[in-house]
Amino acid sequence: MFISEKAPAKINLTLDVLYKRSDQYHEVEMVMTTVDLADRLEFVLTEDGSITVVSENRFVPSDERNLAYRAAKLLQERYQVTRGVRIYIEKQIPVAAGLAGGSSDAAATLRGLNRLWNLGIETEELSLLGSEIGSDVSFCIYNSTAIANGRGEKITELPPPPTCWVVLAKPSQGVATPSVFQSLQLDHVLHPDTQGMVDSIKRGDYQGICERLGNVLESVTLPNHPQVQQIKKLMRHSGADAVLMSGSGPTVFGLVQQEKKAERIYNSLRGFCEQVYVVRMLGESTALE
Ligand SMILES: C[C@@](CO)(OP(=O)(O)O)[C@H](O)COP(=O)(O)OP(=O)(O)OC[C@H]1O[C@@H](n2ccc(N)nc2=O)[C@H](O)[C@@H]1O
Ligand SMILES: Nc1ncnc2c1ncn2[C@@H]1O[C@H](COP(=O)(O)OP(=O)(O)O)[C@@H](O)[C@H]1O
Repeated sequence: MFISEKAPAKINLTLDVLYKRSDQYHEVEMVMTTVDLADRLEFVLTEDGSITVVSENRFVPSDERNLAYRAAKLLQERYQVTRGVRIYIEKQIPVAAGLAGGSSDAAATLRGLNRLWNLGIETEELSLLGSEIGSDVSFCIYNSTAIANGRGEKITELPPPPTCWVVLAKPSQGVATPSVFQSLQLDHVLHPDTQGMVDSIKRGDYQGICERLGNVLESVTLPNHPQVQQIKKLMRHSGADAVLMSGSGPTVFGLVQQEKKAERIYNSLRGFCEQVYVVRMLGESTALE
């Protein structure tokens, strides 16, 4: 018996860091949404209790470091499950990109095994469990549009923003999230207008959304990765309505309403950057099916 799940990438429309906490985390406030670039996971039931992960992507670990493995192990232990699973990950989302690929795989595993192992766990509980794996996993359980608080695990869902095209460009170098948070100097950052973003989404105001994109982590990643800055510039010059780095980077996304413009941006970036994608903004989990 097997089932499958889609694990879409997220982008941060706003990412604000409020303060450094006394644990190893930062208090954040982020508006996040989902885009139509997704990994596909297949779950095959095993009766011997073993958990294995298979992926052909050389950047994805196949052992207990894999976030999908950790999700399966967590469920097994917490709910005393005696059955096991073989997990196949067909990777489409670039790794260490600021698009939450690993977190989305973990969330898809929680959703998938909830069905495969007949656990009957409510979505809110799955989201809480996800936060034990990583801060972004809670959002990825919903795959919608939401404001995330705390260290990212407190999710309040929002209506989907007006749909548009999203051009994603990832420079070859990856970025390690912990080191970005570590280097963040909060004294001089420009904080995004989170409330304005939420209001714009609620009004369905595409222009308002474009005007309010903002990410304080750019203040760390941009100076360390000049290519990110160059991609932002190129996207703007090629006609993107708004441009921002996602998460801790280094992926840059550009928003556009016209498909023709999206194609133009894609073509202007292809020679410059190996991984470029044109996808739709999904904004709600039902858009995944
Ligand atoms: C920055 C964001 C924005 O969406 O995305 P990515 O760039 O990773 O996609 C996330 O907050 C990343 O979430 P995630 O990748 O799950 O991070 P975690 O595994 O929980 O944390 C990795 C490390 O980042 C730092 N960290 C993370 C979240 C947070 N609110 N404060 C932090 O200081 C901590 O040092 C932590 O040990
Ligand atoms: N299923 C997975 N897919 C991708 N990366 C994973 C996975 N499991 C663990 N990882 C590890 O997590 C790290 C961060 O990957 P990813 O989630 O893609 O980045 P980000 O947090 O920037 O969005 C990678 O360096 C990778 O080794």
